[in-house]
Amino acid sequence: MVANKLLTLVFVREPTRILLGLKKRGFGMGRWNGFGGKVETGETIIQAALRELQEESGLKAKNLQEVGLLKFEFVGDPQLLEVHVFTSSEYEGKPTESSEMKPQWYDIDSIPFDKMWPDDKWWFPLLLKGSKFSGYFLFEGHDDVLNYTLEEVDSL
Ligand SMILES: Nc1nc(SCCc2ccccc2)c2[nH]cnc2n1
Repeated sequence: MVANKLLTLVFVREPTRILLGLKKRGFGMGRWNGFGGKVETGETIIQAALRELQEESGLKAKNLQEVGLLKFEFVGDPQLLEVHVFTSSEYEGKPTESSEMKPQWYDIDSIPFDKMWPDDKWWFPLLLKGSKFSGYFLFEGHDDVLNYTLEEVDSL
């Protein structure tokens, strides 16, 4: 039984816009996403979320809230990804390009779903309306979702 790979994903949100980053290399390269990455040994998920956001965007979140839990399985890969999704509406700093990510603000009503992971179109509306959500997505490759479950939850 291989433990799930713990990952974080942070979205910085203002009333009419959300900060996305273009992944410049590695997993998910070429797609717009939140900021995140691995939870290292010895750090909590929250600490990892704050660290990755700072490393990848230059922003220091002041009010991180956990809003979602997403599990991703890829056909043929025994390692499940367990992604803890956070939002923050108060932050310090200015969005700054890093080696990993090129940050850009997007209006809430023009999210570039065609240039994001295919599952995002299902759970992003829940994130935007302030719901808490839990989902599972089975991928074949990185472009095809074979099936999924997604529910709004009262607590994570
Ligand atoms: N939106 C979204 N994100 C991810 S991975 C996010 C976590 C991560 C992993 C590696 C580097 C940085 C961030 C996804 N995987 C499958 N569908 C997906 N959708």
